Amino acid sequence: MATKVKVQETNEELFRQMEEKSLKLMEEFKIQDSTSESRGYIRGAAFKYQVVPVGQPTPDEGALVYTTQPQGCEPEAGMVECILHSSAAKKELVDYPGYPTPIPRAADLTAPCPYRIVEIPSKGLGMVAARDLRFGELIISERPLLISPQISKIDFIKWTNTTTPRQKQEAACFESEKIYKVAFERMDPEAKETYMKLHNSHKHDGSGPLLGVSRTNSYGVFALQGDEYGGVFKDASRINHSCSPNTIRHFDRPSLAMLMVAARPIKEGEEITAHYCDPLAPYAARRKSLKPYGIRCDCPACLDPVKSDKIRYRISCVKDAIPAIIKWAGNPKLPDHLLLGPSLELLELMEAEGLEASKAYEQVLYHLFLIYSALVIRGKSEPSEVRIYQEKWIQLQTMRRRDREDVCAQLMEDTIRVAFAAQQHLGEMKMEEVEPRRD
Ligand SMILES: C[S@@+](CC[C@H](N)C(=O)[O-])C[C@H]1O[C@@H](n2cnc3c(N)ncnc32)[C@H](O)[C@@H]1O
Repeated sequence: MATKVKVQETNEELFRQMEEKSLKLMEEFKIQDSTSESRGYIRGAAFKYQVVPVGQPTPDEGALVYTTQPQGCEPEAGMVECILHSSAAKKELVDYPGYPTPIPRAADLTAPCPYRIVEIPSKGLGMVAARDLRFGELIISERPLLISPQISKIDFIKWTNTTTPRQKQEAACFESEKIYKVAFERMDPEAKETYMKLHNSHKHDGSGPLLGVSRTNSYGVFALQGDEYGGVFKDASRINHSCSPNTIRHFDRPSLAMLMVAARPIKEGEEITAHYCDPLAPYAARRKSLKPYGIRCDCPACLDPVKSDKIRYRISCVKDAIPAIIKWAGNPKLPDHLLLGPSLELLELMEAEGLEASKAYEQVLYHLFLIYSALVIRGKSEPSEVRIYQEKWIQLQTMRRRDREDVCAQLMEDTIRVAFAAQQHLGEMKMEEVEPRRD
């Protein structure tokens, strides 16, 4: 199958320069291609280069598209080089509701930058808090330097009968590097320099330097046409991993920016961390996922896996308890503390384990809000208790940028269901007061 590389650009001059650069690159690739058979595979075809004038539909579906985004919106905040699997993927990207918008910023624009990038012992560079940070405070909002597919589709490679798995891996890395090189050539000199300065933990597995940096520094950003994409960032990619991360991240599609907020209060000088793997997975699984990064994590959970695996397993089992809460709220025979005790204990456990960034934490907060709502109706709690959990849960929804109307609708629906059940309970209690049982 022929590999076609299409380019879409609005700036004609940039377009011309790019074409020139890329043609040079193609020449270089052709030279390298002559060695592909000795690498255990045959390229289906040489790169075919295609320039697609602005505004015209891209003729070939399924071919790679290189595009610089977001066009015409806050270029000073950084332009993103994108490698996309198809023109349909590009259409999905730019047709996103509201796209493109300026990057969301902290409310106080005069506040000093909340972070510093510094050397962290045995971790290379890392990010630390430049001042005390509040729960929910926006730490960074940044556009990536590059967005690329998480998995390359190298289906133009024809394997020979004798190709070994290792040769296949090498060939895939070699071809991917070429794909990255075209995007890299489109970056401005400053972005190129920044990209090449990022850490590369894939120097010895056959990855070329561009692919290596992408594999080391990419955060998942979105899916287009069912394919996952990752982004490499100047500052956000300096954040080191922790199995008890203190940030929550959200990729904001309209502005094409990664937003990271504090999942709990962070003290000045404390390291700002993110998760590279599922923090609720058992120690052995986390260790395996972190191996390609060259990380041997020494966080408290990894230092005492017997204890933390048990706790994390319990937290990973947290499920939607709303039906149980409604049942409890409507049953006068069930004690007040039946669901409250275990939920408070779980929340405490999550905070002690540093898992405030997990979805389970958000879920337990919501359960507590509903339980306290029912207890207020039962006359066993105060509205101020309800507000503590409600406000924190709403803040988490805002941090994850959930649609405000959806959040309100969910809140209303569940509160009404629980309140209705609790009122029924109250009615039954009152009836019992008026007509005491005879037994
Ligand atoms: C995305 S980069 C993070 C920034 C990197 N420390 C740097 O100097 O640019 C990922 C790399 O950082 C290092 N790293 C990240 N988290 C770590 C941790 N918890 N312990 C040790 N090294 C870590 C590993 O070398 C990993 O390959």
